[in-house]
Amino acid sequence: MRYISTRGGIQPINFKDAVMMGLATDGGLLLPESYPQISRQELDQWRSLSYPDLALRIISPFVDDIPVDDLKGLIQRSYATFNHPQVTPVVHRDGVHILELFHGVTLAFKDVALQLLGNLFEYILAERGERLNILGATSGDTGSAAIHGVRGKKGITIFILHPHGKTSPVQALQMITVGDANVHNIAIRGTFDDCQNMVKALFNDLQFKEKYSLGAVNSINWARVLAQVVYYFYAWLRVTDEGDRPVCFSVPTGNFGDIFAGYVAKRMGLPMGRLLLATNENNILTRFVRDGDYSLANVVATVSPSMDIQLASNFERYLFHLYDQDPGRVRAAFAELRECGRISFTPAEMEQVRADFCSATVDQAATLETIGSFNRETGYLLDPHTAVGVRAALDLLPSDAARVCLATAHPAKFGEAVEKAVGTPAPVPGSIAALAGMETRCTVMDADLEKVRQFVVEHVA
Ligand SMILES: Cc1ncc(COP(=O)(O)O)c(C=O)c1O
Ligand SMILES: N[C@@H](CCOP(=O)(O)O)C(=O)O
Repeated sequence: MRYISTRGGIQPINFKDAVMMGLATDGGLLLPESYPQISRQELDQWRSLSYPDLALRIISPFVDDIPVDDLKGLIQRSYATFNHPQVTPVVHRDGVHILELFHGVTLAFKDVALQLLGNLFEYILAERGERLNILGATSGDTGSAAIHGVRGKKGITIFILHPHGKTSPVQALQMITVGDANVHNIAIRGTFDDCQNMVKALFNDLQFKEKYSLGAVNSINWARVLAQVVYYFYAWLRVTDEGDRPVCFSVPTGNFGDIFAGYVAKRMGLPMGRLLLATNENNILTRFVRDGDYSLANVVATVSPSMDIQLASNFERYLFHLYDQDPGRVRAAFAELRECGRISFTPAEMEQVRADFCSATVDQAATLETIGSFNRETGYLLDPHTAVGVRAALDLLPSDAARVCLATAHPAKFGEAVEKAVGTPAPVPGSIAALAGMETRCTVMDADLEKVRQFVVEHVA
């Protein structure tokens, strides 16, 4: 399998080079030239596979340049860190299936991909005798999962930018209490979009990227999306165990990485209905799906802070497919966005979009109400991001389908919102309780690209 850029400016490359390149050198995002097709018969044969074995089946057709035994070892090591034997179990409550993606070290779905990406980086760097300086932006969860995926790993230094004071306290502590010398946290006085724009600007400075061997942990990196494809298959196999029925996924969405992984699963042949794209008040993507209005607005702070995002990075990958893989049209769309703050779509394009997705915005009051009512009715505690997806699923998805809601974080990461919703604090897992009183390390700075660049230069190993 080879990888190409959504902007059309690179020669096809192999998987390991795609992992190391992160953002394509022409400013686009990398995608495989084609998607392997999984037949219904194969799916049925996969029912009894463990999560790591299923992951190997799904990931290996995308990877030509790592021997399969090595890939198997990397996958097994990555999922051995999870605290649930099924890695991503599915539980059934009140007419919805909750796909629990929060059993990894930092209690969010990001661990599923970032444990593997950390191990892939280590493997490739050892093979090549190289070093890597990771630069990432986070609204709260990617940062801690990435830090925990690479902390203490040889040859890797990591710089994570987060919006100062805009993550939950637990999310911040999970990042800034990590004392390893290879970890640097930068709190930016600004939004997640400011952080992501600066990270992309530094990647787009190709001389700088090459001189300092920069690598990406955000879903800019194709390996992130690929690892996330696996749990759509895993969940589908669980909810169809007792017979065939339509399956729909509801995905709380910010940077469009998780839902794009679902879109890839569908393109690979996984039978599913339209993907439900659920947003909080930062709803540019809902406006797009419902009204064809893709226009930038200001970021609003909400009780689901990890989704407080305007410019969703992976949307570009979807656009590439929507435009029949024409990189010229992707470039033109982003030129329009730069010049006019919006992208316009034809009626035929919007018809395709609405065949792929349905969408709903769930505001903060409805999010808190859903956490409260779901808890009263089922005893299950949702985190605010998951609640956005559950509310949207209950409102929009057909009740005769298996409605699978991606549970993207553990409720204890967002204790304040959960307590407000249910009246009592969420039970706190030991790993979170242990953060209290730990020493912290973080540099606060303005959203100033040159200051961030200088910090990186001064701290690269
Ligand atoms: C807990 C949580 N839920 C949902 C999302 C949205 O996922 P994505 O950015 O892949 O759309 C995020 C952030 O990525 C998150 O951290
Ligand atoms: N919500 C994310 C934002 C970054 O998304 P990514 O999937 O591109 O890494 C976060 O938690 O940081």
